[in-house]
Amino acid sequence: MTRLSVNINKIATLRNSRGGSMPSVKDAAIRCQQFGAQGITIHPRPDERHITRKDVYEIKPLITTEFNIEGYPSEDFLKMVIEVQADQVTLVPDSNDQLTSDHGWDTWKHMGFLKEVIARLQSHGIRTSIFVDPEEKAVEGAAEIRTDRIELYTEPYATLYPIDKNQAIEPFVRAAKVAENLGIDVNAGHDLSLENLPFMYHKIPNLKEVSIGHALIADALYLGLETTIQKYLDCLK
Ligand SMILES: CC(=O)[C@@H](O)[C@H](O)COP(=O)(O)O
Ligand SMILES: NCC(=O)COP(=O)(O)O
Repeated sequence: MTRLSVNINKIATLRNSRGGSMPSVKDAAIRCQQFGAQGITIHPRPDERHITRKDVYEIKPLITTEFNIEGYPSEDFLKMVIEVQADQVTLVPDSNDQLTSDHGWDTWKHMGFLKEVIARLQSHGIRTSIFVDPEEKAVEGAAEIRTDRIELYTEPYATLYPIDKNQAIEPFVRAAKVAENLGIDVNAGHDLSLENLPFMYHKIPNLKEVSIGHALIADALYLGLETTIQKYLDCLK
């Protein structure tokens, strides 16, 4: 079974654009789960461009599924995710000046740092995931780090999909197979959509979870959040 974790960053983007409390991020977390989401994902960035620290603490008690918190493992970030007891933490190598996440970790270059962070999170009972590009070496490094999962960065797949879906999926199928052989579970995310999700789901049988936000919230503007979540869940059957 592949779980759908809805990323609600963009609800916070809309809320922050007017400086008020509408649309409510808390309501979004509640309703997404009511509508069938099997997890809530957030990415509290240091500049609080969307999800704020306050959001993190306010969302936690509303989680009835799974809470996946993504971010760069600064000391502040680690203290926060341990304090709220996230179900899963996905480590992302983003710097503060990035528009969005656009690459995975060089797991060999950052081996010592990531080993320490992963062990610390696991000692608090948190499932760990490392954001990686679909490259065999990166996955092998993640296994050496002893993370529970990897998250495959899927923007390159989404970009190439409309041009050549078989070429687009190939590195991801290979990376997922390497992970399976090394005993690591596989998540995926970034720019997944109603268009490209079904093919990825059918080509990667060991896909544990997809975290989807940008395209899903955009679709919901026209289809409504409940219908949209149902449509994304239908892609995972
Ligand atoms: C890690 C990942 O690919 C996404 O969750 C990304 O973090 C989205 O961040 P923005 O919503 O700030 O674009
Ligand atoms: N980890 C990917 C995620 O949470 C959402 O990415 P996107 O769907 O907003 O591109």
